[in-house]
Amino acid sequence: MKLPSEFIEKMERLLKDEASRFFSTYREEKANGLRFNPLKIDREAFLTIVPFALSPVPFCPTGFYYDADEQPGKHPYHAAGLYYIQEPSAMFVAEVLKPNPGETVLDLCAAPGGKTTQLAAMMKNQGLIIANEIHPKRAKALSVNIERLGVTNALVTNETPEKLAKYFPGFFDKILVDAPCSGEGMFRKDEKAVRYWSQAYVEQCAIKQQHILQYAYEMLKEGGILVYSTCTFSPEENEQTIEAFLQTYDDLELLSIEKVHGIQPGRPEWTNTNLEEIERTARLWPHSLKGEGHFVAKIKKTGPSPSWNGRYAKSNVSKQMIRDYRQFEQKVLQIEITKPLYAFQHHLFALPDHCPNFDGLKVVRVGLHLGEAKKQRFEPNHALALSLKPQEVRYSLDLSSDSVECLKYLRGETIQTGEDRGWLLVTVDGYPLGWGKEVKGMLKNFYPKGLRMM
Ligand SMILES: C[S@@+](CC[C@H](N)C(=O)[O-])C[C@H]1O[C@@H](n2cnc3c(N)ncnc32)[C@H](O)[C@@H]1O
Repeated sequence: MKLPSEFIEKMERLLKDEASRFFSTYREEKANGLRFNPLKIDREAFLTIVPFALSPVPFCPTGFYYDADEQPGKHPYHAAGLYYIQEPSAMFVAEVLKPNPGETVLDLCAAPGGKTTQLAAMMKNQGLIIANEIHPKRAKALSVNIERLGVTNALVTNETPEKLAKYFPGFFDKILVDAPCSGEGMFRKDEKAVRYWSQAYVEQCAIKQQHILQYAYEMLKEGGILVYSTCTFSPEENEQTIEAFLQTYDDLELLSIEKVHGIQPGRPEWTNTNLEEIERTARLWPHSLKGEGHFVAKIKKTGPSPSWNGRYAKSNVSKQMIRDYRQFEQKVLQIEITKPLYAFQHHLFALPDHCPNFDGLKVVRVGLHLGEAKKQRFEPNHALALSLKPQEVRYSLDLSSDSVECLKYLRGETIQTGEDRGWLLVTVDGYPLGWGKEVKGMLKNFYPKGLRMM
Protein backbone atom coordinates (compact mmCIF):
# COMPACT_ATOMS: atom_id res chain seq x y z
CA MET A 1 0.00 0.00 0.00
CA LYS A 2 1.29 3.45 -0.91
CA LEU A 3 0.86 5.78 2.07
CA PRO A 4 1.09 9.59 1.67
CA SER A 5 4.70 10.64 2.35
CA GLU A 6 3.56 13.48 4.61
CA PHE A 7 1.61 10.96 6.70
CA ILE A 8 4.67 8.69 6.96
CA GLU A 9 6.92 11.54 8.07
CA LYS A 10 4.39 12.74 10.61
CA MET A 11 3.84 9.30 12.16
CA GLU A 12 7.61 8.69 12.28
CA ARG A 13 8.07 11.98 14.10
CA LEU A 14 5.26 11.21 16.56
CA LEU A 15 5.90 7.53 17.20
CA LYS A 16 9.73 7.52 17.12
CA ASP A 17 10.92 3.98 18.07
CA GLU A 18 7.40 2.65 17.82
CA ALA A 19 6.98 3.77 14.19
CA SER A 20 8.43 0.66 12.57
CA ARG A 21 6.01 -1.58 14.47
CA PHE A 22 3.15 0.72 13.45
CA PHE A 23 4.12 0.70 9.75
CA SER A 24 4.65 -3.07 9.72
CA THR A 25 0.87 -3.50 10.22
CA TYR A 26 0.32 -2.13 6.70
CA ARG A 27 1.97 -5.30 5.38
CA GLU A 28 -0.58 -7.43 7.25
CA GLU A 29 -4.25 -8.25 6.52
CA LYS A 30 -6.90 -6.00 8.06
CA ALA A 31 -8.80 -7.34 11.05
CA ASN A 32 -12.37 -8.55 10.30
CA GLY A 33 -15.00 -8.58 12.99
CA LEU A 34 -18.64 -9.22 13.72
CA ARG A 35 -20.74 -8.69 16.81
CA PHE A 36 -23.61 -11.04 17.65
CA ASN A 37 -26.89 -9.33 18.44
CA PRO A 38 -28.10 -10.04 22.00
CA LEU A 39 -31.52 -8.61 21.11
CA LYS A 40 -32.05 -11.79 19.07
CA ILE A 41 -29.69 -14.48 20.25
CA ASP A 42 -27.49 -15.26 23.25
CA ARG A 43 -23.80 -16.07 23.06
CA GLU A 44 -24.18 -19.81 23.56
CA ALA A 45 -26.90 -20.22 20.93
CA PHE A 46 -24.93 -18.02 18.53
CA LEU A 47 -21.76 -20.08 18.91
CA THR A 48 -23.79 -23.27 18.40
CA ILE A 49 -25.31 -22.23 15.09
CA VAL A 50 -22.75 -19.89 13.53
CA PRO A 51 -21.07 -21.57 10.52
CA PHE A 52 -17.82 -19.51 10.57
CA ALA A 53 -14.63 -20.04 12.58
CA LEU A 54 -14.56 -17.25 15.17
CA SER A 55 -12.23 -16.05 17.90
CA PRO A 56 -13.26 -13.59 20.62
CA VAL A 57 -12.45 -9.86 20.56
CA PRO A 58 -11.00 -9.42 24.07
CA PHE A 59 -12.34 -5.92 24.68
CA CYS A 60 -15.93 -6.57 23.56
CA PRO A 61 -17.95 -9.47 25.01
CA THR A 62 -20.22 -9.69 21.95
CA GLY A 63 -17.40 -9.32 19.38
CA PHE A 64 -15.55 -11.95 17.33
CA TYR A 65 -12.87 -11.99 14.66
CA TYR A 66 -13.54 -13.97 11.50
CA ASP A 67 -11.17 -15.04 8.73
CA ALA A 68 -10.80 -13.02 5.54
CA ASP A 69 -12.10 -15.87 3.36
CA GLU A 70 -15.50 -15.97 5.12
CA GLN A 71 -18.45 -13.96 3.78
CA PRO A 72 -20.77 -13.42 6.75
CA GLY A 73 -22.59 -10.60 4.93
CA LYS A 74 -24.05 -13.13 2.48
CA HIS A 75 -25.41 -15.63 5.02
CA PRO A 76 -29.16 -15.68 5.82
CA TYR A 77 -28.29 -15.12 9.52
CA HIS A 78 -27.05 -11.67 8.48
CA ALA A 79 -30.43 -10.93 6.86
CA ALA A 80 -32.04 -12.12 10.11
CA GLY A 81 -29.97 -9.59 12.08
CA LEU A 82 -28.18 -12.16 14.22
CA TYR A 83 -24.96 -10.17 13.88
CA TYR A 84 -23.47 -6.89 12.67
CA ILE A 85 -20.20 -6.80 10.72
CA GLN A 86 -17.99 -4.25 12.44
CA GLU A 87 -14.33 -3.31 12.53
CA PRO A 88 -13.11 -4.82 15.85
CA SER A 89 -11.54 -1.73 17.47
CA ALA A 90 -14.80 0.19 16.81
CA MET A 91 -16.54 -2.30 19.12
CA PHE A 92 -14.76 -0.84 22.14
CA VAL A 93 -16.48 2.56 21.92
CA ALA A 94 -19.99 1.47 22.99
CA GLU A 95 -18.39 -0.61 25.77
CA VAL A 96 -17.05 2.66 27.21
CA LEU A 97 -20.41 4.48 27.06
CA LYS A 98 -22.31 1.39 28.32
CA PRO A 99 -25.85 2.78 28.50
CA ASN A 100 -28.42 1.11 30.75
CA PRO A 101 -31.96 0.05 29.87
CA GLY A 102 -34.31 3.00 30.33
CA GLU A 103 -31.76 5.76 29.75
CA THR A 104 -32.02 8.57 27.22
CA VAL A 105 -29.13 8.33 24.77
CA LEU A 106 -27.97 10.28 21.72
CA ASP A 107 -25.77 8.83 18.99
CA LEU A 108 -25.02 12.07 17.18
CA CYS A 109 -22.99 10.80 14.18
CA ALA A 110 -24.60 7.42 13.83
CA ALA A 111 -24.51 6.01 10.27
CA PRO A 112 -24.23 3.24 9.26
CA GLY A 113 -25.23 2.20 12.79
CA GLY A 114 -22.53 -0.12 14.17
CA LYS A 115 -22.47 1.68 17.47
CA THR A 116 -26.20 2.52 17.58
CA THR A 117 -27.14 -1.15 17.28
CA GLN A 118 -24.61 -2.08 19.97
CA LEU A 119 -25.92 0.66 22.32
CA ALA A 120 -29.56 -0.33 21.73
CA ALA A 121 -28.72 -3.94 22.57
CA MET A 122 -27.10 -2.82 25.84
CA MET A 123 -30.30 -0.88 26.57
CA LYS A 124 -32.33 -4.05 25.85
CA ASN A 125 -34.54 -1.90 23.62
CA GLN A 126 -35.73 0.02 26.72
CA GLY A 127 -35.52 3.81 27.05
CA LEU A 128 -34.74 6.00 24.08
CA ILE A 129 -31.85 6.27 21.65
CA ILE A 130 -31.87 9.12 19.17
CA ALA A 131 -29.69 8.00 16.26
CA ASN A 132 -28.81 10.98 14.11
CA GLU A 133 -27.02 11.20 10.79
CA ILE A 134 -26.43 14.40 8.86
CA HIS A 135 -26.24 12.87 5.35
CA PRO A 136 -29.63 11.74 3.99
CA LYS A 137 -28.39 8.63 2.14
CA ARG A 138 -26.37 7.46 5.11
CA ALA A 139 -29.37 8.12 7.40
CA LYS A 140 -31.36 5.64 5.27
CA ALA A 141 -28.60 3.01 5.58
CA LEU A 142 -28.63 3.59 9.34
CA SER A 143 -32.37 3.07 9.43
CA VAL A 144 -32.10 -0.21 7.48
CA ASN A 145 -29.51 -1.57 9.93
CA ILE A 146 -31.63 -0.53 12.90
CA GLU A 147 -34.52 -2.47 11.36
CA ARG A 148 -32.44 -5.55 10.56
CA LEU A 149 -31.05 -5.77 14.11
CA GLY A 150 -34.55 -5.51 15.62
CA VAL A 151 -33.96 -2.19 17.41
CA THR A 152 -37.31 -0.76 18.51
CA ASN A 153 -36.34 2.08 20.88
CA ALA A 154 -34.71 4.42 18.34
CA LEU A 155 -35.76 7.73 16.86
CA VAL A 156 -33.71 8.07 13.67
CA THR A 157 -33.17 11.67 12.58
CA ASN A 158 -31.40 13.35 9.69
CA GLU A 159 -30.32 16.65 11.21
CA THR A 160 -27.37 18.88 11.98
CA PRO A 161 -26.02 18.78 15.53
CA GLU A 162 -26.92 22.48 15.78
CA LYS A 163 -30.61 21.88 15.07
CA LEU A 164 -30.79 18.99 17.54
CA ALA A 165 -29.17 21.15 20.23
CA LYS A 166 -32.04 23.65 19.83
CA TYR A 167 -34.58 20.88 20.42
CA PHE A 168 -32.85 18.95 23.17
CA PRO A 169 -30.93 21.20 25.61
CA GLY A 170 -30.01 19.22 28.75
CA PHE A 171 -32.00 16.19 27.55
CA PHE A 172 -29.60 13.23 27.42
CA ASP A 173 -28.07 10.94 30.06
CA LYS A 174 -25.46 9.73 27.61
CA ILE A 175 -24.14 10.98 24.27
CA LEU A 176 -21.84 9.37 21.75
CA VAL A 177 -19.92 11.59 19.34
CA ASP A 178 -18.29 9.11 16.94
CA ALA A 179 -16.94 11.99 14.97
CA PRO A 180 -16.33 12.39 11.24
CA CYS A 181 -12.53 12.24 10.97
CA SER A 182 -9.64 11.90 8.55
CA GLY A 183 -9.93 8.11 8.82
CA GLU A 184 -6.26 7.20 9.15
CA GLY A 185 -7.40 3.98 10.84
CA MET A 186 -9.32 3.09 7.67
CA PHE A 187 -6.30 2.91 5.36
CA ARG A 188 -6.11 -0.92 5.33
CA LYS A 189 -9.87 -1.17 4.79
CA ASP A 190 -10.58 1.57 2.31
CA GLU A 191 -8.16 2.91 -0.28
CA LYS A 192 -10.29 6.03 -0.75
CA ALA A 193 -9.32 7.11 2.76
CA VAL A 194 -5.65 7.05 1.70
CA ARG A 195 -6.32 9.12 -1.42
CA TYR A 196 -8.42 11.63 0.49
CA TRP A 197 -5.86 12.22 3.23
CA SER A 198 -3.90 15.47 3.63
CA GLN A 199 -2.70 17.47 6.61
CA ALA A 200 -5.17 20.19 5.60
CA TYR A 201 -8.00 17.63 5.78
CA VAL A 202 -6.87 16.61 9.29
CA GLU A 203 -7.08 20.24 10.36
CA GLN A 204 -10.53 20.74 8.78
CA CYS A 205 -11.81 17.66 10.59
CA ALA A 206 -10.45 18.96 13.90
CA ILE A 207 -12.43 22.20 13.49
CA LYS A 208 -15.60 20.27 12.61
CA GLN A 209 -15.16 18.04 15.68
CA GLN A 210 -14.93 21.10 17.97
CA HIS A 211 -18.25 22.35 16.61
CA ILE A 212 -19.98 19.02 17.01
CA LEU A 213 -18.72 18.68 20.59
CA GLN A 214 -20.04 22.13 21.48
CA TYR A 215 -23.57 21.10 20.49
CA ALA A 216 -23.22 17.73 22.20
CA TYR A 217 -22.26 19.57 25.41
CA GLU A 218 -25.46 21.64 25.25
CA MET A 219 -27.57 18.47 25.08
CA LEU A 220 -26.02 16.70 28.10
CA LYS A 221 -27.79 16.57 31.46
CA GLU A 222 -25.95 17.47 34.64
CA GLY A 223 -24.01 14.30 35.54
CA GLY A 224 -24.37 13.08 31.95
CA ILE A 225 -21.63 11.16 30.17
CA LEU A 226 -20.21 11.93 26.74
CA VAL A 227 -17.99 9.55 24.81
CA TYR A 228 -15.95 10.97 21.94
CA SER A 229 -14.28 8.66 19.43
CA THR A 230 -12.52 8.68 16.08
CA CYS A 231 -10.95 6.09 13.79
CA THR A 232 -7.90 8.24 13.16
CA PHE A 233 -4.45 8.62 14.75
CA SER A 234 -3.74 12.35 14.40
CA PRO A 235 -3.26 14.20 17.71
CA GLU A 236 -5.11 17.22 16.24
CA GLU A 237 -8.36 15.19 16.06
CA ASN A 238 -7.85 13.27 19.30
CA GLU A 239 -5.81 14.53 22.26
CA GLN A 240 -5.96 18.14 21.04
CA THR A 241 -9.70 18.07 20.35
CA ILE A 242 -10.35 16.84 23.88
CA GLU A 243 -7.85 19.33 25.33
CA ALA A 244 -9.66 22.22 23.62
CA PHE A 245 -13.06 20.88 24.73
CA LEU A 246 -11.93 20.71 28.38
CA GLN A 247 -10.51 24.23 28.10
CA THR A 248 -13.79 25.62 26.71
CA TYR A 249 -16.05 24.47 29.57
CA ASP A 250 -15.20 24.41 33.26
CA ASP A 251 -17.70 21.73 34.26
CA LEU A 252 -16.20 18.79 32.39
CA GLU A 253 -14.33 15.94 34.04
CA LEU A 254 -12.21 13.58 31.95
CA LEU A 255 -12.88 10.04 33.21
CA SER A 256 -10.35 7.25 33.10
CA ILE A 257 -10.81 4.37 30.65
CA GLU A 258 -9.37 1.03 31.74
CA LYS A 259 -6.30 0.04 29.72
CA VAL A 260 -6.46 -3.72 29.23
CA HIS A 261 -5.95 -6.10 26.28
CA GLY A 262 -3.31 -3.89 24.64
CA ILE A 263 -5.30 -0.64 24.88
CA GLN A 264 -2.89 2.29 25.36
CA PRO A 265 -3.29 5.70 27.03
CA GLY A 266 -3.63 9.00 25.15
CA ARG A 267 -0.37 10.98 24.86
CA PRO A 268 0.14 14.10 27.02
CA GLU A 269 3.14 15.09 24.85
CA TRP A 270 0.79 15.36 21.86
CA THR A 271 -1.36 18.04 23.52
CA ASN A 272 -0.54 21.75 23.32
CA THR A 273 -0.28 22.15 27.12
CA ASN A 274 1.28 18.79 27.98
CA LEU A 275 -2.00 17.85 29.64
CA GLU A 276 -1.17 14.92 31.98
CA GLU A 277 -4.77 13.83 32.44
CA ILE A 278 -5.11 13.04 28.73
CA GLU A 279 -3.60 9.66 29.71
CA ARG A 280 -7.13 8.78 30.87
CA THR A 281 -8.24 8.55 27.23
CA ALA A 282 -7.68 5.35 25.24
CA ARG A 283 -5.82 4.62 22.05
CA LEU A 284 -6.33 1.39 20.18
CA TRP A 285 -3.30 0.95 17.92
CA PRO A 286 -3.09 -1.68 15.17
CA HIS A 287 0.39 -2.63 16.42
CA SER A 288 -0.72 -3.27 20.01
CA LEU A 289 -3.98 -5.16 19.44
CA LYS A 290 -5.93 -6.79 16.61
CA GLY A 291 -7.95 -3.93 15.12
CA GLU A 292 -7.63 -1.00 12.73
CA GLY A 293 -7.31 1.71 15.38
CA HIS A 294 -9.47 4.06 17.42
CA PHE A 295 -9.27 6.89 19.94
CA VAL A 296 -11.81 7.08 22.78
CA ALA A 297 -12.40 9.70 25.49
CA LYS A 298 -15.02 9.62 28.26
CA ILE A 299 -16.19 12.87 29.83
CA LYS A 300 -18.67 13.74 32.58
CA LYS A 301 -20.60 17.00 32.77
CA THR A 302 -20.50 17.97 36.43
CA GLY A 303 -22.24 21.37 36.32
CA PRO A 304 -25.93 22.22 35.97
CA SER A 305 -27.69 22.03 32.61
CA PRO A 306 -30.85 23.78 31.49
CA SER A 307 -33.77 21.53 32.29
CA TRP A 308 -35.45 20.29 29.14
CA ASN A 309 -38.92 21.77 28.88
CA GLY A 310 -40.08 20.26 25.59
CA ARG A 311 -43.15 18.10 25.09
CA TYR A 312 -43.36 14.36 24.65
CA ALA A 313 -44.82 12.79 21.50
CA LYS A 314 -48.47 11.85 21.78
CA SER A 315 -50.49 9.22 20.01
CA ASN A 316 -52.22 10.70 16.94
CA VAL A 317 -53.87 7.63 15.45
CA SER A 318 -57.46 7.51 14.19
CA LYS A 319 -59.90 5.01 15.72
CA GLN A 320 -60.26 3.30 12.34
CA MET A 321 -56.52 2.78 12.02
CA ILE A 322 -56.28 1.38 15.55
CA ARG A 323 -59.19 -0.96 14.82
CA ASP A 324 -57.54 -2.23 11.65
CA TYR A 325 -54.24 -2.77 13.42
CA ARG A 326 -55.78 -4.53 16.46
CA GLN A 327 -57.71 -6.80 14.14
CA PHE A 328 -54.47 -7.78 12.40
CA GLU A 329 -52.77 -8.20 15.79
CA GLN A 330 -55.47 -10.54 17.09
CA LYS A 331 -55.39 -12.64 13.98
CA VAL A 332 -51.64 -12.85 13.41
CA LEU A 333 -49.74 -12.11 16.64
CA GLN A 334 -49.71 -13.73 20.08
CA ILE A 335 -48.74 -10.47 21.77
CA GLU A 336 -50.27 -7.05 22.18
CA ILE A 337 -48.22 -3.93 21.42
CA THR A 338 -48.78 -1.70 24.45
CA LYS A 339 -46.60 1.31 23.50
CA PRO A 340 -48.35 4.48 22.29
CA LEU A 341 -49.11 4.29 18.59
CA TYR A 342 -48.15 7.00 16.12
CA ALA A 343 -49.16 7.52 12.50
CA PHE A 344 -47.21 9.11 9.63
CA GLN A 345 -49.93 9.26 6.99
CA HIS A 346 -50.95 5.58 6.52
CA HIS A 347 -47.91 4.17 8.33
CA LEU A 348 -48.22 3.07 11.92
CA PHE A 349 -45.41 3.06 14.50
CA ALA A 350 -45.08 2.09 18.18
CA LEU A 351 -43.24 4.93 19.94
CA PRO A 352 -40.15 4.30 22.09
CA ASP A 353 -40.30 5.07 25.85
CA HIS A 354 -40.34 8.80 26.78
CA CYS A 355 -40.13 9.83 23.13
CA PRO A 356 -40.00 13.63 22.69
CA ASN A 357 -42.21 15.49 20.26
CA PHE A 358 -40.35 15.58 16.95
CA ASP A 359 -42.46 18.02 14.93
CA GLY A 360 -40.12 20.07 12.71
CA LEU A 361 -37.30 17.49 12.73
CA LYS A 362 -36.41 15.32 9.74
CA VAL A 363 -37.37 11.89 11.04
CA VAL A 364 -36.44 8.74 9.14
CA ARG A 365 -37.90 6.19 11.56
CA VAL A 366 -39.51 6.24 14.98
CA GLY A 367 -39.65 3.23 17.29
CA LEU A 368 -41.13 0.14 15.71
CA HIS A 369 -42.68 0.39 12.24
CA LEU A 370 -45.75 -1.84 12.59
CA GLY A 371 -47.10 -1.51 9.09
CA GLU A 372 -49.38 0.32 6.73
CA ALA A 373 -53.12 0.75 6.78
CA LYS A 374 -54.44 -0.15 3.34
CA LYS A 375 -58.10 -0.16 2.30
CA GLN A 376 -59.89 -2.15 5.05
CA ARG A 377 -56.77 -4.12 5.95
CA PHE A 378 -53.43 -3.80 7.63
CA GLU A 379 -50.16 -4.84 5.98
CA PRO A 380 -47.34 -5.59 8.45
CA ASN A 381 -43.92 -4.00 7.95
CA HIS A 382 -40.63 -5.88 7.65
CA ALA A 383 -39.43 -4.15 10.86
CA LEU A 384 -42.22 -5.82 12.83
CA ALA A 385 -41.15 -9.25 11.56
CA LEU A 386 -37.55 -8.60 12.58
CA SER A 387 -38.54 -7.49 16.08
CA LEU A 388 -40.58 -10.61 16.88
CA LYS A 389 -39.81 -14.01 18.33
CA PRO A 390 -41.39 -17.01 16.56
CA GLN A 391 -43.57 -17.78 19.60
CA GLU A 392 -45.06 -14.28 19.31
CA VAL A 393 -46.88 -15.11 16.07
CA ARG A 394 -49.65 -17.60 15.41
CA TYR A 395 -48.07 -19.15 12.33
CA SER A 396 -44.53 -19.37 11.08
CA LEU A 397 -42.68 -21.15 8.33
CA ASP A 398 -39.23 -22.25 9.37
CA LEU A 399 -36.62 -22.69 6.64
CA SER A 400 -33.22 -24.21 7.06
CA SER A 401 -30.35 -21.79 6.33
CA ASP A 402 -28.92 -24.13 3.69
CA SER A 403 -32.25 -24.92 2.00
CA VAL A 404 -33.30 -23.93 -1.51
CA GLU A 405 -36.51 -22.46 -0.02
CA CYS A 406 -34.49 -20.07 2.14
CA LEU A 407 -32.59 -18.84 -0.91
CA LYS A 408 -35.87 -18.55 -2.82
CA TYR A 409 -37.38 -16.50 -0.01
CA LEU A 410 -34.40 -14.12 0.10
CA ARG A 411 -34.64 -13.72 -3.68
CA GLY A 412 -38.28 -12.69 -3.40
CA GLU A 413 -39.73 -15.82 -5.02
CA THR A 414 -42.99 -17.52 -4.02
CA ILE A 415 -42.85 -20.80 -2.11
CA GLN A 416 -45.29 -23.66 -2.31
CA THR A 417 -46.60 -24.60 1.16
CA GLY A 418 -49.93 -26.37 0.51
CA GLU A 419 -51.81 -24.42 3.21
CA ASP A 420 -53.93 -21.30 3.47
CA ARG A 421 -53.19 -19.56 6.78
CA GLY A 422 -52.75 -15.91 5.74
CA TRP A 423 -49.89 -13.86 7.24
CA LEU A 424 -47.03 -15.90 8.57
CA LEU A 425 -43.56 -15.21 9.83
CA VAL A 426 -40.80 -16.76 7.75
CA THR A 427 -37.87 -17.81 9.92
CA VAL A 428 -34.41 -19.22 9.26
CA ASP A 429 -33.50 -21.93 11.77
CA GLY A 430 -36.04 -20.30 14.10
CA TYR A 431 -34.96 -16.64 13.62
CA PRO A 432 -37.32 -14.21 11.83
CA LEU A 433 -36.45 -13.21 8.26
CA GLY A 434 -39.65 -11.50 7.11
CA TRP A 435 -43.33 -11.88 6.23
CA GLY A 436 -45.14 -14.08 3.79
CA LYS A 437 -48.84 -14.40 3.02
CA GLU A 438 -50.11 -17.88 2.44
CA VAL A 439 -53.05 -18.13 0.07
CA LYS A 440 -54.29 -21.31 -1.60
CA GLY A 441 -51.15 -23.32 -1.00
CA MET A 442 -48.68 -20.61 -2.09
CA LEU A 443 -46.66 -18.23 0.01
CA LYS A 444 -46.61 -14.73 -1.44
CA ASN A 445 -43.24 -13.17 -0.67
CA PHE A 446 -43.11 -9.93 1.37
CA TYR A 447 -39.33 -9.79 1.75
CA PRO A 448 -38.60 -6.11 0.84
CA LYS A 449 -37.58 -5.57 -2.78
CA GLY A 450 -34.55 -3.44 -1.87
CA LEU A 451 -33.08 -6.20 0.30
CA ARG A 452 -33.54 -9.15 -2.05
CA MET A 453 -30.56 -11.22 -3.10
CA MET A 454 -29.76 -11.15 -6.78
C1 LIG B 1 -17.27 7.74 11.93
S1 LIG B 1 -18.75 7.94 11.07
C2 LIG B 1 -19.91 7.23 12.16
C3 LIG B 1 -19.88 5.73 12.26
C4 LIG B 1 -20.99 5.17 13.11
N1 LIG B 1 -20.99 5.77 14.43
C5 LIG B 1 -20.96 3.67 13.24
O1 LIG B 1 -20.50 3.17 14.25
O2 LIG B 1 -21.44 2.98 12.32
C6 LIG B 1 -19.08 9.65 11.26
C7 LIG B 1 -20.42 10.10 10.71
O3 LIG B 1 -20.54 11.52 10.94
C8 LIG B 1 -21.25 12.08 9.87
N2 LIG B 1 -20.96 13.55 9.79
C9 LIG B 1 -20.26 14.20 8.86
N3 LIG B 1 -20.25 15.53 9.10
C10 LIG B 1 -20.97 15.72 10.21
C11 LIG B 1 -21.35 16.87 10.96
N4 LIG B 1 -20.96 18.09 10.62
N5 LIG B 1 -22.13 16.69 12.04
C12 LIG B 1 -22.53 15.44 12.40
N6 LIG B 1 -22.19 14.34 11.74
C13 LIG B 1 -21.43 14.46 10.66
C14 LIG B 1 -20.76 11.31 8.66
O4 LIG B 1 -21.69 11.36 7.61
C15 LIG B 1 -20.57 9.90 9.21
O5 LIG B 1 -21.70 9.10 8.95
